[in-house]
Amino acid sequence: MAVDSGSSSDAEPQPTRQKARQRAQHWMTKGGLVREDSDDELGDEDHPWDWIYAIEDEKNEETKASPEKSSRRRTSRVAKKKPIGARMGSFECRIGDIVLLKSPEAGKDWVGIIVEFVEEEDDDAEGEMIKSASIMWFASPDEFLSTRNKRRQDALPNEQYLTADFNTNPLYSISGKATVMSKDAFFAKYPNGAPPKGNAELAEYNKSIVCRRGVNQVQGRYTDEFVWEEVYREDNIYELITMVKEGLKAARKRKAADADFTETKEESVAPTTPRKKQRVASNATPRSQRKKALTTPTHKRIVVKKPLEFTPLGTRVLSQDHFASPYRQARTLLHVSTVPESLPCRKNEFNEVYNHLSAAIMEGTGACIYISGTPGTGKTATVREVVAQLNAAVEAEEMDDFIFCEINGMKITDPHQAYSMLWKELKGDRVSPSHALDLLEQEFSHPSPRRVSCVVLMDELDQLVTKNQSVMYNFFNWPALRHSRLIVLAVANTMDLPERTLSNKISSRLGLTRITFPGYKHTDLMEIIGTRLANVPGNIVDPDAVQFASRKVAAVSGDARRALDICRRAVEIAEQEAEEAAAADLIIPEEDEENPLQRLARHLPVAIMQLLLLPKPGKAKAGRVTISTIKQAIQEATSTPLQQSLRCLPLSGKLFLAALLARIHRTGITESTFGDVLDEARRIADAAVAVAGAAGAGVKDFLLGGGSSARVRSLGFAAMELMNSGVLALEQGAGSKSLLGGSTIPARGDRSSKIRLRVAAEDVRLAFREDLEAKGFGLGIDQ
Ligand SMILES: Nc1ncnc2c1ncn2[C@@H]1O[C@H](COP(=O)(O)OP(=O)(O)OP(=O)(O)O)[C@@H](O)[C@H]1O
Repeated sequence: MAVDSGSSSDAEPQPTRQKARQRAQHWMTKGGLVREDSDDELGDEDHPWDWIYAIEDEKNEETKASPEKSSRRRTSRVAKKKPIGARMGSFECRIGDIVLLKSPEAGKDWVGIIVEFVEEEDDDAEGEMIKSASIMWFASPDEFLSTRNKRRQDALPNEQYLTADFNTNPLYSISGKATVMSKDAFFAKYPNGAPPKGNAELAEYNKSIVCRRGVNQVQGRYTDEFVWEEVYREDNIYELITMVKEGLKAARKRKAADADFTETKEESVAPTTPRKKQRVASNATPRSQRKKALTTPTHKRIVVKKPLEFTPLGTRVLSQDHFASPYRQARTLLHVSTVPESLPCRKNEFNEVYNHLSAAIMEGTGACIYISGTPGTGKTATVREVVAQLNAAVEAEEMDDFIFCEINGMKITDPHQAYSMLWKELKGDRVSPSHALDLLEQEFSHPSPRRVSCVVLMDELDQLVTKNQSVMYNFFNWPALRHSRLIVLAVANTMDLPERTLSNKISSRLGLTRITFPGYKHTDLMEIIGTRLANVPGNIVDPDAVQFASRKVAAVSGDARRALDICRRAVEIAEQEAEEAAAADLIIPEEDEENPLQRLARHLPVAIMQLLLLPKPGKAKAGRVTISTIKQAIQEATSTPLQQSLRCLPLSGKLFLAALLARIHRTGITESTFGDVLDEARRIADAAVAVAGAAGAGVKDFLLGGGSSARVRSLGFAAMELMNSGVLALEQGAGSKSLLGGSTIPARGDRSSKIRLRVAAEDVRLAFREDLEAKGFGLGIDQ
């Protein structure tokens, strides 16, 4: 075939070989072909890449077919011509060639087949086009990122599997050519597969790979064996692609059939979350959503990374509590830390999040979903359930594998730690936040042959707001990068946090998908509580009481957490009443000492007595949750003298306590230092400004204005007041000097003073939940 080198490229900016090598270092991750001669075949000379076209052939054919029209046709063909190869100096590669591409690890190269040549916009230089090739990848057995233990145990020396994964890479990443052969051909050339002696022979051996199967590495599925020389034709690469795709499809069907056979016709179970019939709006409901075995999938899960800590709803097994007293069961089920069996009233939100996530994972694209809603509207619960269901679909091999990373703004002391956490999940390495940021930048801005999607849940996003918003910006920006496969689920209380903190211009460019969780209506809350209590025996909660609590909460906030708390407290009150009633019933007169039933009753645990006594028909309502029990619970929750006095604190006192609560929540330790609380207070005030805009700025000026010494003094005074009134215990650090009214104020250099609460953290939280000012200080008080 006659060929024609394109020369249009000469004018275009081309990366130099040296620069190309440096840039290639950034790209890819691990694995590949180990080559002791890491030098590439292209030499050190800087030559531009030129396209090779098959124009002469076309010309000849056209002339033969219709000589008179050939000139006009040629013009239009030339305009649309597609390169069939590329040349750099004396090195040439064509469509169908098997090439090596540089990986960051010295001496290791990736192997792929050139499928097409294209020009793509340069990631490193906006607006510039760069000559690139679409590559169909081979995968070596040690590269199976998230399905490592699905890899075959029968791998041969130099064996790689052909994937049906493609992506586009700049030509300057190409470093040479490889040879692929069948098992027999390889062993005929290299007896026993052993490396030969002699440098040149060894270099050739290192560039020779055995390929006898295709693989879908994220699902750990393989095609049947094939003979490379029979299936590979460089001039018909599409046949090979079809063969691999069909082979993988057949493997999938085979696995599904095997699974159905071994499942011994387990009963199919309706989807459990949200409990109602159909979970996904589309007709193509994933199989795992239609049919689910009654086991937690975690025992089957094959994970290299940390296993997910939650199990899909409805697959959880009954705990010990199932056999406890009805009160204890009710208390446990109503506790906010209990993962409910289903999430009523969140069907639409569940579907929306599920569909976005599953589409992004299956298409290998990035996505950024911004989920907002006031506290207690089920945002976190819904997202976790979606991830658990997706995980179940991965188990059932209906979904490509993905990595999951949860970052909670409340649980990290410095927002920049988010970078280290993400890198740790992606690669398993612990690195400093600044190093992690560099690595993530490189990772997401360059193609990697076999990147697995990563879903990041950024909960309590408000807490990650930093001064220059860089953390939030980066996490919102990376999903938009072509190669990132990063799916960010950002969860926050306010709808417009991105606009407020990143400016309208940037946030609209980011193209977030927004999902808003509305507050629950009273009927929703009734359903949520009713569903949780559905299996509790003894009918201990009046439906009227549930309705009353639901109405009360819906009127103020629509917060399921609050409704659950109130009902749980009401159950506690009813339980005390039941115990008192049981004790009264069990006062056994002296003369009846010998009554065997009464003797037995005296030795029974109170819980069993409650069980026996509760459903007594016609008995007074002692021990049942009624409207008046709910009223009592609400009253108690909000109006103890302590809570009333906490609500009367000056703003600086409330900020100080909110900061201390946030520290306690974050660290899990009840004690903190003055310095840490101070830093937390500053962050809370910054976040309040971001969230509340101008109104928040007033708060900030009032509290934190006047320089850092004034700030320390204002919060120092607040701490002292709290200590005097018995709310705080403050243990002076070494550097303190100032004394005022007998109490010590932590001085500027005295950040080490230890501080702890002398009242229950829950009391402070409850008091502040009802307080408009303190509510603005964020999520620490909502937990
Ligand atoms: N639809 C629901 N069904 C059952 N329980 C629910 C539902 N919605 C919320 N809950 C429960 O309410 C509590 C709060 O829910 P969740 O933490 O998901 O709210 P959130 O919107 O993330 O709140 P925050 O913004 O404060 O983090 C949890 O205990 C959760 O299990």
